[in-house]
Amino acid sequence: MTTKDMFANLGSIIASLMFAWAMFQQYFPYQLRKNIEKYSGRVLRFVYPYIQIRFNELSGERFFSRSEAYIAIQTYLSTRSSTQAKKLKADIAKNGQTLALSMDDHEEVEDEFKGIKLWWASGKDISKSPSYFNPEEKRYYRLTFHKQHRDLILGSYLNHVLKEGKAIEVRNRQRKLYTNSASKWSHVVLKHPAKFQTLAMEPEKKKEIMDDLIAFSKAEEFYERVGRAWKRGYLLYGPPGTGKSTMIAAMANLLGYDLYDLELTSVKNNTDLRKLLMEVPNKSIIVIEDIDCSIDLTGQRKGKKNEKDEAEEQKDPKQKPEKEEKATEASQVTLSGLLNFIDGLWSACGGERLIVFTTNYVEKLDPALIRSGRMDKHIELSYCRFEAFKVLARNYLQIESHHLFDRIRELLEEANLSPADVAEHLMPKTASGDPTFSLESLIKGLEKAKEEARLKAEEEARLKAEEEAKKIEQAAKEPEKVVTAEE
Ligand SMILES: Nc1ncnc2c1ncn2[C@@H]1O[C@H](COP(=O)(O)OP(=O)(O)OP(=O)(O)O)[C@@H](O)[C@H]1O
Ligand SMILES: [Mg+2]
Repeated sequence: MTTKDMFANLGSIIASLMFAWAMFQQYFPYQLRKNIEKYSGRVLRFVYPYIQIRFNELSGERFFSRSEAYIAIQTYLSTRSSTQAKKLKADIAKNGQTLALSMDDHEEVEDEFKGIKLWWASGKDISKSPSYFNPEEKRYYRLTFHKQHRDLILGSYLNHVLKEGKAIEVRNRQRKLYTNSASKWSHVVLKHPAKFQTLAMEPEKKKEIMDDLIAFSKAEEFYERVGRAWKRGYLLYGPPGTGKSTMIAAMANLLGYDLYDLELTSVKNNTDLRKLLMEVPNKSIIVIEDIDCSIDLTGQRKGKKNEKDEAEEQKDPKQKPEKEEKATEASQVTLSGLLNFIDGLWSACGGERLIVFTTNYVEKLDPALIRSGRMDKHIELSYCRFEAFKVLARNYLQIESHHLFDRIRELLEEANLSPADVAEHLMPKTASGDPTFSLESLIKGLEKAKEEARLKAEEEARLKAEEEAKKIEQAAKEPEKVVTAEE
């Protein structure tokens, strides 16, 4: 039998069935028809071994909003759809930069979970009398699976789909950078290109930090089990230009979190601080840069404005009372307010938040602020050594080796140059982009830094020797003093 004949036969079978159905509807009394439909449905359900679940796109009584579950399923299915479905729909993704693909109506894709096969189908109902409250098209996804897997699918699988869908959404969305003025956050789109791959530091240290961050982002169950708030504190310290701020941007890009850059010097008091911190949602990094300049050891705020006021007070003592009032008013954000928040309130509301402090002077910080539990990980970012230099050379000059590398390795051990300074030397120096010029410029920079360090050490040694000499001189005079006293 040819394919054509087969289709002809199929056509006549369908025509006969339709005719039989029309006769059935016309000649059988309504009640009898209903009973036949009901019992045939039961028989079919008994024989049919699959369960189906339908997820409508529009939720709520009046179909005002898109269902969260539908959106999460759509995102979850997007990768499977793009490889399996024959008809796809494309739209601009939420990040405004890439195309998001989903399966078109009446398509089916297969999924697998713990060795079990299941099927997702997309469909749409067309309303015969559409209105504002009753849209013409109502889309849905239908999940079909064997009834013997009911518990697993209704329990773990659906949870997995919703979680994974939401996680993909977070990964695809645009990162945002929030900053506060007084007690309000405002944001811009975060487009910082920093990545851990391009961060110059020893590879083992970098890997350790990345592993720590990824482990944190996946540790919801662990934190719940041990009864701890799902938060983690990092303290980044080191001289200027060693990559503290760059690392924070790399953290946000790695985890897909938003950044909340908290400027403590513009927060009026602890109440405003609490309000600001309460508004920070999950999957965020709160950043407090230069913590040593924002709060001093007594817990009093020490803003730049206050220092300026102090200088003005000295010039004009009459102004002092008014200025003092202002200063007390402005000094109400305290270390204890901040610590209380990190320890207490946060534990009670939500999770998956990182708090990152940066400082140039770790030794100045209050031990209460950096004790573990608050700052779980202390990361030192330091001067550029050879391993870090190799990353910069790869990024900036696209070279893995060069005959000048040996000289640079020696100098990097002897001179302290920050990665920011090294990067400055590695910027292209000629139109041809010959790396030799950049490397020679770096060698000169390193030699200069080495010479400066030598002169500084000499000067320090001279001052120290002078001080020692003074002490000896004084000690020599002391017995005379004793004799004079006795006299
Ligand atoms: N470790 C690094 N890897 C790659 N680039 C770096 C690194 N450190 C610094 N840079 C470069 O130097 C610039 C300044 O670095 P960054 O602002 O991160 O330093 P910082 O440690 O935050 O300094 P500060 O203490 O002054 O805030 C960055 O834009 C980056 O290009
Ligand atoms: Mg910085």
